[in-house]
Amino acid sequence: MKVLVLAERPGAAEELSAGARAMGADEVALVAFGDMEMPPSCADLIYRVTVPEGLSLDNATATVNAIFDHVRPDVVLVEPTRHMRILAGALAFHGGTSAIADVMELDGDVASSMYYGGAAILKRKPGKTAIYLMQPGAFGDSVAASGANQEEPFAWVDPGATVKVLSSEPIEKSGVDLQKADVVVAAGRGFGLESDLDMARALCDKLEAGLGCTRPLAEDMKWLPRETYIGVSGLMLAPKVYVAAGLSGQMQHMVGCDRAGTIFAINKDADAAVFDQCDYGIVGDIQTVLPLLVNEL
Ligand SMILES: Cc1cc2nc3c(=O)[nH]c(=O)nc-3n(C[C@H](O)[C@H](O)[C@H](O)COP(=O)(O)OP(=O)(O)OC[C@H]3O[C@@H](n4cnc5c(N)ncnc54)[C@H](O)[C@@H]3O)c2cc1C
Repeated sequence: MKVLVLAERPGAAEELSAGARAMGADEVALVAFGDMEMPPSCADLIYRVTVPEGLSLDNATATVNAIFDHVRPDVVLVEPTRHMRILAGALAFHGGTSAIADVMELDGDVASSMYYGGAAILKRKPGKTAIYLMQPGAFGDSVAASGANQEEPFAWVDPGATVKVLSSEPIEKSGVDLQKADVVVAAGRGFGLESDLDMARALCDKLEAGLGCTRPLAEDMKWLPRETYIGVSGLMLAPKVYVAAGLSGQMQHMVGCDRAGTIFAINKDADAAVFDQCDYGIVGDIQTVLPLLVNEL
């Protein structure tokens, strides 16, 4: 079986290539954009694509379609970033098939995804060629990525109509990249004041963790950036350690962290749902527990 991997981040490329091996792939080809550095022994073949100056990555549709025609994969695994979603959609059209999004699990070729905000599981089978947009951590880590990383440049194919980048401004990112963090501290509505988040930040400093949150803290209170909330409509993470502090453990949040290695929960309500889903729980007020933890660490 041949698998083609489309990813923007080296970590995701490695995870999807390992997933391809776990699916039984005997050939894994990967598309690398720009000067993206690939982890060693990641895939058999790497097709390097240079996006012309001033063009957006979204314009790589025709190039990715050409790589697809060249490789003729049985399965395409895609990191679900905004750019990759566009490329996957165009590729599905080109290949006369469909792209299956939000895949949490693959059982053979049947893809499971969350439905109705997590109230149901949707199971879908692919069309002619399988194109799956995989959630992070969907493959677990049972198999390692492998391959000689044999690299070949692939010529840019003009997509016709182009999306031009007129200007760009870096977003000021504060703190740790949550997708890459080994440890994540997530704050919920138990943090009554914005200034209470300093307690979570102090814990993050001790644990070298990234600070995330539940949706209300980002969407309603706007205390933390929108891109830091975790859950079905936010980030799906699989860190080694997840500290859920002052959050109730609603399913819409927990699906974003239930692949964490170890989950710790702190909540003053002993009946909070989060205690059914954590490995270790502390029943207590964050106002007391967090400073104590920070002092002890
Ligand atoms: C379609 C849909 C999609 C959604 N997607 C997401 C999503 O992606 N991510 C997400 O997070 N939510 C999402 N939600 C919202 C989700 O359903 C919950 O409402 C939300 O996760 C609850 O956030 P919370 O746990 O911070 O708040 P609450 O549910 O209000 O929980 C606060 C918790 O803090 C505890 N607490 C209070 N004070 C203290 C204290 N001093 N010390 C310790 N504990 C304390 C309380 O006991 C309580 O358990 C979605 C909802 C819908 C309908």
